[in-house]
Amino acid sequence: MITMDDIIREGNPTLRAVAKEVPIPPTAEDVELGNEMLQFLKNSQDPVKAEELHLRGGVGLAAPQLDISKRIIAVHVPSTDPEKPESSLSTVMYNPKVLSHSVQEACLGEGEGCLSVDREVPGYVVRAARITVSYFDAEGEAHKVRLKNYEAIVVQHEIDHINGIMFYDHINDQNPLHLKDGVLVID
Ligand SMILES: CNC(=O)c1cccc(C)c1Nc1nc(N2CCN(c3ccccc3Cl)CC2)nc(N2CSC[C@H]2C(=O)NC)n1
Ligand code: NI
Repeated sequence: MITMDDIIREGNPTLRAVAKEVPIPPTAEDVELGNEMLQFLKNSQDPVKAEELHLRGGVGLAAPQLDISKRIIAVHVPSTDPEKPESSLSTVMYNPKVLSHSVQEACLGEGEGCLSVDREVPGYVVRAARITVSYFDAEGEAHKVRLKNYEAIVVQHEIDHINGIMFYDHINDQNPLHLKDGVLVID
């Protein structure tokens, strides 16, 4: 079971490496890894388990954060819409790729956090508001999905990890809280 002890922190060079594509269909080992990553996110969002296991809450995790330089990400975004099911996006993506993105940009109004960053880094992380992502699932099936708003932000943050990019690389050094016109602020 993955805990915070398995998550590497800033300074570990694996976070700055470009991760390798994985064979498709994924090996049993990579399927197991993906399932453990998804379970970690679910545990991190469960008040009882998070407390018990001392987990920081997360909605996304990338294999490089486990010191495994492979192009595998997991996302488990809870539904914000009471009518919709328990999660709006819950999946493991193998070799994810942003095929296209909107000109429109967006950012989280409260900035971004990362399980590999043990400090608050204030500032807007401006990303594409909508993206089209291709990926393979655990069975090796190809998928192409359009994501927007929070889900799009999370998947871009995790795909950044497999390219050695950290969220604060996007923050405007001169004025972290500067927002160009037209950038959608997501709360
Ligand atoms: C500096 N200000 C901030 O961090 C920040 C501050 C306020 C609000 C937001 C919204 C912020 N930003 C931010 N909050 C999150 N969570 C909110 C809490 N939540 C969670 C926690 C516990 C149980 C269940 C859940 Cl659901 C888990 C997710 N997650 C991300 N990111 C950036 S994209 C990948 C994603 C990630 O999983 N990071 C670990 N950013
Ligand atoms: Ni992160």
